[in-house]
Amino acid sequence: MKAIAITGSIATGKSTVSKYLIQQGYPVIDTDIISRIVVEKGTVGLERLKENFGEDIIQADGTLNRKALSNIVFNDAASKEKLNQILHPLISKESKKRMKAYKEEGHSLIFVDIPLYYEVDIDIPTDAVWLVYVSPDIQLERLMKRNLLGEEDARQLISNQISIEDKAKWSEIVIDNSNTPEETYKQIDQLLKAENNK
Ligand SMILES: CC(C)(COP(=O)(O)OP(=O)(O)OC[C@H]1O[C@@H](n2cnc3c(N)ncnc32)[C@H](O)[C@@H]1O)[C@@H](O)C(=O)NCCC(=O)NCCS
Ligand SMILES: Nc1ncnc2c1ncn2[C@@H]1O[C@H](COP(=O)(O)OP(=O)(O)OP(=O)(O)O)[C@@H](O)[C@H]1O
Repeated sequence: MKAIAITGSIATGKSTVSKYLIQQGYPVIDTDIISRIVVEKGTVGLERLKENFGEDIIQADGTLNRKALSNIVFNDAASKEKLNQILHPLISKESKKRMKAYKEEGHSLIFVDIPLYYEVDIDIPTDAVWLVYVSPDIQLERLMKRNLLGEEDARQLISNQISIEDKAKWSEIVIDNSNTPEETYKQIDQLLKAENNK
């Protein structure tokens, strides 16, 4: 079984590509969803976060206060390191479990949506990377439109991640999502065809 990582940067179109792959019948594992499941109420993950970052990161209903945690970890390198130490093994374990299940079901090609593939060092074994690219101008425009943000706030979110231009330089396979979705789907069809002929 071959596993391909789908990555990009904020609002470049990873979900758009993933949805199309699912429509075409391919399994797509979403690590962003998994990163939320491993800290749901009652999990070991949430308990470990509480032990390390205090009761203030838990809301009255017992769920994680993401804003409170993000204020701690994105303002202090050691705290961010601690967060990664706690969550990454849990995200890795669940991702590998799902990959194994798809393999056992007989799938020969699966995808793993890993938004921070280039930013974080997490153990999720993939065989190739498809980068979902748009130009920085289009990224800014789509992010402002989707999240109803002003330019400054949108630029701030984009600057938290490695630039899409750098990621494109590092990736062998780049899907250009700057044009219509149909143009993007055509590129994916070609890539799938190439994979299935290997
Ligand atoms: C700290 C958390 C709870 C804050 O949640 P919140 O909903 O406020 O923000 P969100 O998840 O959308 O992240 C905001 C931005 O922060 C950056 N970011 C998030 N996690 C990380 C990280 N571990 N390292 C570096 N940057 C990160 C990204 O640029 C992201 O777009 C959340 O980011 C989290 O659980 N992070 C750790 C999980 C993780 O490492 N995921 C990535 C690997 S699969
Ligand atoms: N080819 C396209 N043409 C026009 N709009 C698009 C196209 N692809 C995506 N969009 C829009 O751009 C926005 C970002 O796309 P999408 O949500 O797929 O990105 P993402 O990389 O998954 O984002 P995030 O990292 O924030 O989850 C969405 O509002 C989406 O509808």
